[in-house]
Amino acid sequence: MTTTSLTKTDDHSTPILAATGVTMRFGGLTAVRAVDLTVRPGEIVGLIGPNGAGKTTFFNCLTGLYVPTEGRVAYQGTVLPPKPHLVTQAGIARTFQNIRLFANMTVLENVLVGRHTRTKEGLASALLRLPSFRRAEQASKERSMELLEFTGLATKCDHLARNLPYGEQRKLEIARALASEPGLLLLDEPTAGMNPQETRATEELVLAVRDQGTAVLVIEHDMRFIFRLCDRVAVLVQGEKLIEGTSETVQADERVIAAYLGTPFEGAPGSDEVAEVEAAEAHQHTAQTEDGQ
Ligand SMILES: Nc1ncnc2c1ncn2[C@@H]1O[C@H](COP(=O)(O)OP(=O)(O)OP(=O)(O)O)[C@@H](O)[C@H]1O
Repeated sequence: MTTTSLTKTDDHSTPILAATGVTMRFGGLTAVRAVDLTVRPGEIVGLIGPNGAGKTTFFNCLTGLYVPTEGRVAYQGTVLPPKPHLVTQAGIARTFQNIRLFANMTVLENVLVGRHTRTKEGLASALLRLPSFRRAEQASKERSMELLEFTGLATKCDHLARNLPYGEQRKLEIARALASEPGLLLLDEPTAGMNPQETRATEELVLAVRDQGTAVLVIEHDMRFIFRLCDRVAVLVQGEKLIEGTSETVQADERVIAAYLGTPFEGAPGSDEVAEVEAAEAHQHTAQTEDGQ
C-alpha cells in the first residue's frame, strides 16, 4: 500500500495529532467550524459537548470518513489524506459510538482482522500458504493474544464476539483498534451503556493504553470519567471549540456550565441565531395575539 500521498508540514513541535481549522458543512449546516486541536505524545485528551455539538463529525474528519470542507489533519507532522485506510496505516485507530464487531467471528478473529494494515503478506502467499505467510500469520496470532491478555479477554479468545457481555464487547473493540499498533487511539463514547464497574474498568484500560505508549482522544458524556482521566479537555458547542484546558479549568468555566444547562450567554457560539429565532417567535406570538383580539 502506498504512502506517497502523505506530505510533510512545517510544524517543528510535532504533536501526535494536529487538526487545524477543521470545518465540516452538510449543505447549509455547519456541523464543525474552524476547530483546532492537538494531542501530544503521552496525553489523554477529552472532547466533550452537548448532543449535536459536532464531536463525532469531528472524529469522522480526523479519520478520513469525511473529507473536511476546510482545514487539515496532521499525524506526527504529516498531513493525512482523507482516506480511512491511509489514516489507519499512518497510525490512528478508532472505536465507534455503536459497537461494530464481527458478531459471528471469535474474539481472536476480531483482533486478527484489526491487524490487516500491519500484515505485509500478499494474496498470492496467503492462497499458496507459503512459509513466509505462515510465519506472519503466527506472529499476528501471538500479538493478538498479547492484546487480549492486555484487555483481559484472553480466556475468551475462542468465544463468539456476540456472546460476550456488553462491557467485554467494548473492550474487544479497543483490542481490535490496538491491533493496528496505533500511536493515537480515538474512542467515541467508550462507556456508553456501561454500569459503574464497567466504566471504572474502562478508565483503567485507557490509562494502561496511554502508559504503553498510545496517546488517546476520547469523546464521552460521562463527565466524571472525563475529568478523572484526561490531561486536557476541549469543549465543542454548536460546532465551535468553546474552551480547552485542564479538567479544573474546564469544570469551573461558567460558559461550559451554561452550555450544558442550556442557558445562553453573551458571545456563545450560535447565540445570535438563537436570539433571532426567539425574536421571530415573540413577533409571531404578538401578531397572533393581536389577530385574536
Ligand atoms: N452525515 C450527516 N449529514 C447531515 N448532517 C449531519 C451528518 N452527520 C451529522 N450531522 C449533523 O451535524 C451535527 C453534529 O452531529 P454530531 O453527531 O457530530 O454531534 P455529536 O456532538 O457527536 O452528538 P452526540 O453527542 O449526540 O453524539 C448535528 O446537527 C447532526 O444532525
